[in-house]
Amino acid sequence: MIILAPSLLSADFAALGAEVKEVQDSGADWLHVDVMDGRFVPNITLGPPIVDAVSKHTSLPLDVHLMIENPERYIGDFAKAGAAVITVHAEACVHLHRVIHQIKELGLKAGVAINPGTPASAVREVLEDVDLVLVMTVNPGFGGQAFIPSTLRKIRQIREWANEVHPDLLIEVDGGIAEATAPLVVEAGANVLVAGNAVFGRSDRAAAIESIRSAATQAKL
Ligand SMILES: O=C(CO)[C@@H](O)[C@H](O)COP(=O)(O)O
Ligand SMILES: [Fe+2]
Repeated sequence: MIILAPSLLSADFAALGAEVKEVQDSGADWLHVDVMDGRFVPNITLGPPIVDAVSKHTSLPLDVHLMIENPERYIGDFAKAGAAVITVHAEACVHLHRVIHQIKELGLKAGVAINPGTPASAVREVLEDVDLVLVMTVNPGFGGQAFIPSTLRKIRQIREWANEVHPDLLIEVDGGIAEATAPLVVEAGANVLVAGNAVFGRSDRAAAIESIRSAATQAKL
């Protein structure tokens, strides 16, 4: 099964409630929320109060992608704000294993993300601990960037390892996912697809979601 998670980064922040409702009604499975601190990545977005506000407008799981340094400081706040999944970057955690278990102890799904320049081996030792690995398919910080094809190799490698130690591991991809790239990442082993520009950049969100989903699903057949 493919999980489709529109990224709110490309939504109209001044009309977030309506944007959330529209993608929910259009068939989204999760909502992806990008948190940036202006240090780990060169952009600043939003914090727990916005996640809390969004959670009151949706029944969809909130998939919180923390692009922040020392994420352990804020995990409790994002959990309280209504996150269902919290993903931290391997590059941002000195004690990655501890942070993952901090998330799981709060009853949430725990994810670990890696940048395009980080090898798959950075997540190898925590594959049994996490619920999800997020392979960044662009350099994090901004929406609307072009998909980096070399990341496909990494998705394949992680799926191969997961088949041995954690067969139901979710592999999420984020950045430049659209109708053309969805089949490539699904063939490589991804099953959670984040899409910002490809959903919010089109006026017909239902058609956008449907075209990504059908491209992704056909790849599986
Ligand atoms: O985490 C990020 C960017 O750092 C993403 O979640 C983007 O929001 C994806 O946007 P598109 O590439 O799909 O437009
Ligand atoms: Fe993201």
